[in-house]
Amino acid sequence: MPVVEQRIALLPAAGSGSRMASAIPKQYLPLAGQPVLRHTVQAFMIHPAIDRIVVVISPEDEWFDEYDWQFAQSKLTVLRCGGASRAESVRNGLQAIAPVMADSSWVLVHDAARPCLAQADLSRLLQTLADDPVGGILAVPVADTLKRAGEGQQVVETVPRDGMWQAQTPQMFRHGVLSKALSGELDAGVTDEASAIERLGYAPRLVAGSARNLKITFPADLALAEWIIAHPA
Ligand SMILES: Nc1ccn([C@@H]2O[C@H](COP(=O)(O)OP(=O)(O)OP(=O)(O)O)[C@@H](O)[C@H]2O)c(=O)n1
Ligand SMILES: C[C@](O)(CO)[C@H](O)COP(=O)(O)O
Repeated sequence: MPVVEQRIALLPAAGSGSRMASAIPKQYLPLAGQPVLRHTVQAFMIHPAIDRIVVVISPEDEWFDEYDWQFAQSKLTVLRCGGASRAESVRNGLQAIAPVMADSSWVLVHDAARPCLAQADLSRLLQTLADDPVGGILAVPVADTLKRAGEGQQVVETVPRDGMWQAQTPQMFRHGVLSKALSGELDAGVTDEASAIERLGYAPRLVAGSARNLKITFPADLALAEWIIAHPA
C-alpha cells in the first residue's frame, strides 16, 4: 500500500473507566441512545478533512463487536492493541499504522471518552495548525481559581491561573515526531501527547476549544454529555 500524507484520527478506546465505576467501560455506555464511542467516531466520520479513523481497543474488549459500525466502514479501522496506559495505547496504534503513514501525516489523537467534539472546534484545530511546524491541541483557559492540596487536603498554595489552560483532545501532531516523542519512557508524567512532544523541546500550540468538549470521566459527566448532545451549539 502506498505511503501517503493523510489526516488520521486515532481514538484511544482501551480504557477500563475505573472512575466511572460502571459494569462496562464508559466508552460503551449509552449516550442519547448510542454508545459513547459511536458519537466520537461520528464526529470524525462526518468531517471532510479526516481521511481515516483508527480506534484502538483492548485485546480483551468484548463490547465493540456488539455494535453496528457500518456507518463508518469507509474510514474506520479497529486495532486490538490497547496497552496498560493511554499513552501505551496511542503508541501501539501509531506503530501499527506506521507502515502506511508518511512521517508528515497529521495524527489527531482524540479520547474516545470525549463524544461531544463540535465540528467547529475540529475545523478550527485543523485550520489553525495546517502549516504549523509542530502541531498543537484543543484547550480551554482555566476559569476557576486553582488550589494545590497538601497531604491533609488542606490548601498549600493558590496556583496563579494567568496563562493556565486545560488540555483537551484532539491533540494534533505529525506522525513521525509523535512516534518519536512516544518512543521514550511513558512514565506517569505523559498524560497527553503534548507532554511527550514538549519533552523533545517543542512548544505545541494551544487552540481555543469549548467546555462542551468534556471528557466523560465520572458518572455525573454522562448527564452533562446528554444535555450537550441534546443542545447542539
Ligand atoms: N490503557 C488505556 C487507558 C485509557 N485509554 C483511553 O484514553 C481515554 C482517556 O482516558 P481516561 O478518561 O483516563 O479513561 P480510562 O482510563 O478508561 O478511565 P479511568 O482512568 O477512570 O480508569 C479514554 O478514551 C480511554 O478509553 C486507552 O485507550 N487505554
Ligand atoms: C489527554 C487528556 O484528555 C488531556 O486533558 C487527559 O490527559 C487524559 O487524562 P486521563 O486520566 O487519561 O483521562
